[in-house]
Amino acid sequence: MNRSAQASGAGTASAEEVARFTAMAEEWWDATGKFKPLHRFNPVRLSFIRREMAAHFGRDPQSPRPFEGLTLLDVGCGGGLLSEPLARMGFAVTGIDAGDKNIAVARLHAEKSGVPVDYLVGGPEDVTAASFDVVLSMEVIEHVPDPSRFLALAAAALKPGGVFLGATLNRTAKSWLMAVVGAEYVLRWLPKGTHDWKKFVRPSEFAAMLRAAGIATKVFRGMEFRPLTDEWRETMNLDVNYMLMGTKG
Ligand SMILES: C[S@@+](CC[C@H](N)C(=O)[O-])C[C@H]1O[C@@H](n2cnc3c(N)ncnc32)[C@H](O)[C@@H]1O
Ligand SMILES: [Mg+2]
Repeated sequence: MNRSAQASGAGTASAEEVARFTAMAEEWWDATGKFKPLHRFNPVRLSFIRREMAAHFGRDPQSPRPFEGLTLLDVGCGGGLLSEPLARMGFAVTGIDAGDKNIAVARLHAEKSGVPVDYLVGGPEDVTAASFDVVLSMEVIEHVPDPSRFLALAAAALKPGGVFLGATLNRTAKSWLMAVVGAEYVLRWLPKGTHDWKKFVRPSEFAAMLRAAGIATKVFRGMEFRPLTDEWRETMNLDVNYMLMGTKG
């Protein structure tokens, strides 16, 4: 990490967007608070990551710590909802976030949980090039001013042959209805104004930005809320929430 760059603030972040998250920082680990949707779909994200990473790196997905010996950078880690469980799976995790309060909460929680995660304030522009086996950035690019630049810098942190894992919201009529109107105004899962539909990213756009950064996208999977059973599931439908996995050539 370049420590002087951290002090000047992350050049890839929007101050307004980061302030939105730091204002709710105390609630990161409250499963019924403002980050409830992240908590609710976390098991789906984690099983996707475990499965795809075990397949890619030839590890046993059933083993308790399948990813021992691999380094992972979580870009825009927030309170560490992914960083911590991934460290428990054996990854040596570095979590970075542009919000200092988010990092403070993440650090405190990891200490209390006894999970080793290296947390630092910053963005992908602060990371040493070619230093990670896996770079993960979930639910972040729809909150950055220049996603192409953000992804190019995140991709640069990967070693050759490394894996990029991402997640965001698709830009469809259905995502406007479900993720903006439904989640913010009807169900009130998220504070109003959390998401700007225009900043949602189509899977083809995400893949094109990654391709320009030297990453070939291999897997796309959707995440879908099932109201009848009140749970999130992995699906092939990418209309609203989706995740992807790609490798650096
Ligand atoms: C919706 S939260 C997602 C948190 C976490 N990735 C998760 O899925 O649980 C978005 C986070 O990205 C951070 N962020 C936004 N732009 C960033 C940037 N350019 N560099 C680092 N962090 C950023 C925000 O501060 C916020 O904590
Ligand atoms: Mg979001």
